[in-house]
Amino acid sequence: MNIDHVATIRNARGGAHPDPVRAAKLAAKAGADGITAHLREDRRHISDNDIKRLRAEIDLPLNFEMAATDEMLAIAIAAKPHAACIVPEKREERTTEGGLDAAGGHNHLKRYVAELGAAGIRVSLFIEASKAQLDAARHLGAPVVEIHTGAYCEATGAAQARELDRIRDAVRYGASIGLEVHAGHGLGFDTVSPIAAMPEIAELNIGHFLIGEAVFAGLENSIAEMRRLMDEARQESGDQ
Ligand SMILES: CC(=O)[C@@H](O)[C@H](O)COP(=O)(O)O
Ligand SMILES: NCC(=O)COP(=O)(O)O
Repeated sequence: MNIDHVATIRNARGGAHPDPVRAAKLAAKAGADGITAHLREDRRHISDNDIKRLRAEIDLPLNFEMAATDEMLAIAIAAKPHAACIVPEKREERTTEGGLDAAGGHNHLKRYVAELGAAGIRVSLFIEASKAQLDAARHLGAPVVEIHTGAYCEATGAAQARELDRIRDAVRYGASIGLEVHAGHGLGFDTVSPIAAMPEIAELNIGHFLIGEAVFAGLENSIAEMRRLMDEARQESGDQ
């Protein structure tokens, strides 16, 4: 469960409510296996203090999403989350627009992957569903990749089916070269099942949809329903 957008709502008024750490505690009760938080360089949602509190108050593993900068590397090493996922970041973007260029940015990324790994933090790279990016991630020594599902979630009809095929091929290829494969971005009730059904995927990171749905159904119900859909899809794919 990604809790970023609880902080977006909090920050709209600048106070302390709603508290993303409280959401993380509820997520644990509702069936989430881990918490993801993206400390953006512009601090538009999650704050440095949220990260400190998540480490102090939450038992679930924390996946710390970060840009490849020295500032974020120092914060990650001090906070020692279970995992760090390196993501591309642009100040002017509304949300993460795509995957990292692990292939083109190889030399820049190398040090971050190595230093996070040396600090005992499991490193993942948030990348597009492409063989070249998967090969580059492996070459960089990242044990995990997270495949960007945003384009699949935004597409409809035949274009969405093509995006799904692209993701399926990448997931299989990633697993075949020894990477642990995760996926996320933009997933909702309508899009999660075909992704959750892919047996090679070890983790999904889902946030924005759940926070939005919580307005109507409550956070606990939203997370529980997402978990049910994921488990059902995985079970059905195992039955085939
Ligand atoms: C990397 C990614 O896909 C998402 O974490 C996302 O970080 C949520 O935060 P934003 O909506 O600010 O991009
Ligand atoms: N890395 C993706 C993530 O953590 C959640 O993305 P979203 O569901 O908020 O779009």
